[in-house]
Amino acid sequence: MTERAAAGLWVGVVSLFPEMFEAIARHGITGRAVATGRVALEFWNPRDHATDRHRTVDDRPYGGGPGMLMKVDTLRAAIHAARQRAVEATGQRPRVIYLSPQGRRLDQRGVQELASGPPLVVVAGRYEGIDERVVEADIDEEWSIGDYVLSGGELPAMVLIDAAARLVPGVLGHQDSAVEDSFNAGLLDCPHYTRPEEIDGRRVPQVLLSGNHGAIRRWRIKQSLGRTWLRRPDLLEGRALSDEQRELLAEFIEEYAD
Ligand SMILES: COc1ccccc1CNc1ccc(C(N)=O)cn1
Repeated sequence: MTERAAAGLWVGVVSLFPEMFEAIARHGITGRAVATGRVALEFWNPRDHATDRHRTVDDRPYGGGPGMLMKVDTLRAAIHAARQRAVEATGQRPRVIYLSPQGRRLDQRGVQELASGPPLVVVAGRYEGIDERVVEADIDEEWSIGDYVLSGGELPAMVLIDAAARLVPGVLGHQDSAVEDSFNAGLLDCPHYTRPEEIDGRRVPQVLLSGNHGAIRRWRIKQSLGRTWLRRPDLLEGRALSDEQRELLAEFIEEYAD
């Protein structure tokens, strides 16, 4: 029985390939979030706003050069329709997001900002992108999932929506204590183990089999801190650690040096 919930996150998607979004809308945790209404996804395809016989959605770049851009009138019609629906569905004006390599780098803090704000309209570019005047007139924020170029903004949009959906209350069944999470947030995750107890002679760390939940908790925090220190020391820069965290990290470093 999937209970109906008020959408914790409303996302309008502007894309030429809406069927790509089945990857998040029909599967797993995000699929269930959509099925239960915790996350609402609606789609607008610029091609549906084409008025010519060939249903054109691309246009040639002024100044020449390789490739095409998204046609302005069909793209803007789709964005405006999505924006209007966002207000109707949520009573709030949406934040219009454009995914591009020129955008602000997305990290967990940015995901938290986007997930906790107004409804989103996410614009997935194709071809070589969109007219800069559309960015100025219709886009509120430009975001990038990393320094690489993809064939379209759909995969970046799905990355953003997936990460934001996980932060909607009720989406992750195993909502741990918020306090614990906030302390460990921003650190790398500890190692995880499941059956069997031995794989190719490699055993599960004994503490995890001990049933001593205090020791297990401390071991996991120590491993998270230690891994972060080893692999991403930048994440520890300028970060205040609790007394317990400082002790555990010192222990890890001590053992690592041995
Ligand atoms: C040539 O493609 C474009 C050119 C300009 C804008 C959008 C696109 C669509 N492609 C994208 C989109 C986002 C990202 C990212 N790093 O977030 C990577 N590629």
